[in-house]
Amino acid sequence: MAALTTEPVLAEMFRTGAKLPVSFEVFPPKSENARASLHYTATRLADADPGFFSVTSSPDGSSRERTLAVARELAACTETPVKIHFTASGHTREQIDAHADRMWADGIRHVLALRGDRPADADRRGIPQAYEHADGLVAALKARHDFDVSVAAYPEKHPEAPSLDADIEHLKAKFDAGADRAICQFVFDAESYGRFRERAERHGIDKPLVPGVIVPTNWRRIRRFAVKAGASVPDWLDELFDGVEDEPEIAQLTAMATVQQQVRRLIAYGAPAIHFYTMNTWQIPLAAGHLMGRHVGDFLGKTWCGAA
Ligand SMILES: NC(=O)C1=CN([C@@H]2O[C@H](COP(=O)(O)OP(=O)(O)OC[C@H]3O[C@@H](n4cnc5c(N)ncnc54)[C@H](O)[C@@H]3O)[C@@H](O)[C@H]2O)C=CC1
Ligand SMILES: Nc1nc(=O)c2c([nH]1)NC[C@@H]1CN(c3ccc(C(=O)N[C@@H](CCC(=O)O)C(=O)O)cc3)CN21
Repeated sequence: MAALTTEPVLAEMFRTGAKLPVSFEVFPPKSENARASLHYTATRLADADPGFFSVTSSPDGSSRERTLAVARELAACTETPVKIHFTASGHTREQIDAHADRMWADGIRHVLALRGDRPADADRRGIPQAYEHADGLVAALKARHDFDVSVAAYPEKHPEAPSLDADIEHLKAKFDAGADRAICQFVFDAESYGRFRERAERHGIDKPLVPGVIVPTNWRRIRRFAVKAGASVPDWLDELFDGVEDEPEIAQLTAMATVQQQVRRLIAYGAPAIHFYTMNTWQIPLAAGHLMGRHVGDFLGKTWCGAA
């Protein structure tokens, strides 16, 4: 008979997880309602005492102002440091320097430096690309101000890279340019993160490689995104979510169970921290933070910035 572990895993994770930093990624909301709800989300998530919030940008750089506005709001709401996702795409070198000055003046100290993606008609539309790859952007930001710079890493290889080893060498170039840590593309199989960490170490990378955990609030949507982003989707996840679309509560509890298992396995594979792609929700990422020994519960009695 196949046996499940008899270990009290939750108790152990509550103890070991408490030593690891967590961070939460959000995207700029598309409506006023979504904006108010993000303020509430951030106030709740701040309860887990995250190292930072990060605010995404569109791959072509066109959401820069919205990203910055959201970052300012979250910083004002929560007193948690905010990390800006910033792309080389959509900017000239002069614009990058000027924008770096502005971020620095605004008190932003954390940047995720990305190449971004050029739209197919970028040349025709005259969309600039300050640096061909993210390493150039890292060097430019570091030369301008003493930012804490993160970069993206791909445990299952970036879709454009010829091989995983070539991709890891490109990651190394980003560290050589001054990056402080990498935040990994989400994976659904923690083992691929573990293997990636070992392989990166063999390439001489000694900086933190923080795994990303995506909250599958809407499995079909997340699945579509994963396929596009080059993350493999195990059959067992399709099986777990099969048929729960019409059962929202069961879908959420199932999502929680998958996140919980993923966090536990990533910690077992040596994760130095956990970065949650929250999809602008708070229940599952906050519960996951709680299960990492965060003793969440300070929210009651707190005013949130949207509740003026
Ligand atoms: N918005 C977000 O939160 C996130 C977005 N992304 C997206 O992923 C895309 C890629 O961005 P990055 O990973 O920053 O790009 P990158 O420049 O680090 O890598 C992109 C591709 O170019 C290759 N490459 C990198 N440096 C190279 C070099 N010096 N010489 C030759 N080849 C090199 C890599 O192997 C990879 O295939 C962007 O579209 C970004 O928007 C990825 C993670 C998070
Ligand atoms: N290549 C890549 N680009 C990214 O922007 C990105 C990553 N990877 N990895 C980590 C996070 C995860 N991000 C995500 C994840 C899912 C959706 C998503 O569900 N998109 C929907 C549309 C959402 C909407 O516009 O409301 C989709 O169907 O693609 C978006 C950004 C942003 N980040």
